[in-house]
Amino acid sequence: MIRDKSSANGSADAGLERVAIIGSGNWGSAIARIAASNAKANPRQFHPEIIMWTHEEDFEGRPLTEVINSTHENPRYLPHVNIGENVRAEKDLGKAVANATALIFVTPHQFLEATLEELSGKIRDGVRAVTLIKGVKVEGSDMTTFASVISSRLNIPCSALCGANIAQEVAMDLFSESTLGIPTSSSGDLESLPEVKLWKTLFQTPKFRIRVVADVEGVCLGGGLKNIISLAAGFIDGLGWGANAKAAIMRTGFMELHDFCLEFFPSTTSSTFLQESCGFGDIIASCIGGRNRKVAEAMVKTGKNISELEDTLLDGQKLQGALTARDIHNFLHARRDSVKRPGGYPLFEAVWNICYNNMEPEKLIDNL
Ligand SMILES: NC(=O)C1=CN([C@@H]2O[C@H](COP(=O)(O)OP(=O)(O)OC[C@H]3O[C@@H](n4cnc5c(N)ncnc54)[C@H](O)[C@@H]3O)[C@@H](O)[C@H]2O)C=CC1
Ligand SMILES: O=C(CO)COP(=O)(O)O
Repeated sequence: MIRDKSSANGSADAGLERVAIIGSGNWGSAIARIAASNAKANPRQFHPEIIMWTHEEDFEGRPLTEVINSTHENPRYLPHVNIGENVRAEKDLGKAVANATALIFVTPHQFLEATLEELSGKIRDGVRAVTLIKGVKVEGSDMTTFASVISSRLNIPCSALCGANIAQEVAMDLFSESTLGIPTSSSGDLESLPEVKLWKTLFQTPKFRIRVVADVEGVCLGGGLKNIISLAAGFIDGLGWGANAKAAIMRTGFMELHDFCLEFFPSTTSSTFLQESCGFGDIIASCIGGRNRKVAEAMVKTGKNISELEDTLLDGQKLQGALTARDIHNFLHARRDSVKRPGGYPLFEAVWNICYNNMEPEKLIDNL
């Protein structure tokens, strides 16, 4: 970590939270819009400028950062939405975080590791983080949530915000709920915790409502694993098997997600998945309107593979579900002699088989 050299004591900015968003994709840009509006509305708590680290690329002959900073839109990943004049796109990660006291992680999960590597030694003391990333990290028979990865790599506390939050809808101010998971052992009033006050002030709006739980691992896992179920729902749509079949997949998928988390992450609580937006809510939203669903449907209808469709259908946005299905398969394989759930996790395994092993989508239901 480095010491704060910038906020000279006595300056008007001293003591204000300074926010940096690590990621500028579809969700990153939508959440930047909310954070920018809330920071501006709370000048005694937040510095008005929100810095959004942007992986630089060309957009119609100009650097994307320059386009975002001159138009206040991100036409590449969230077109036609004004994200706020107080959002500044910054291509240099070190500069983006140099003064930050609050870090929001929202890159596609495949880029997190390299980003953390680059961040090492560049953040201030006392910084707090929240992750909005959906996925998990698997190494052999070990699995880690991204809140834990960020927390241990940077040695800072990390919360998680996940829910039924399709970015385009949130960006249009359509009503949504989300779940904030806080790393605390407190069983008291969560709302009074400084972490909760920080993140709720930054993210909550009348149309984007946040409930808080003390189960940060559960929030990460609900958001991460539901992408496998969305792929399964997309296969059902591609096959044209109708609403009953899709409901069966959502129910079965929910049970696998729930049992998997309780089996391998005993700190998670059933109520996080049953009652909160990051659990059953996100499964429903993603199985109806998510990108994983869309790509899986096209996979069945066109016979093309996931990466081809990611390129053609998502225009640079990234799919998380197939990589997560592979991670979960590898984890279950490594733990094959000790899985306790009777019958294992057949829906998760079938999705992996369809994505990576040429299994016919019709076989999705064979082992359920
Ligand atoms: N889009 C959505 O509706 C929601 C997404 N999420 C989660 O948020 C996370 C981020 O998703 P989105 O913002 O939608 O991203 P996205 O799917 O729009 O991906 C594009 C982003 O990836 C970046 N990127 C491309 N190559 C890169 C590289 N080599 N290094 C670093 N960054 C690179 C691009 O600059 C861009 O910011 C994911 O884990 C996703 O599951 C969560 C809730 C809703
Ligand atoms: O996580 C999401 C909504 O909560 C978005 O899911 P997709 O990545 O499948 O679009």
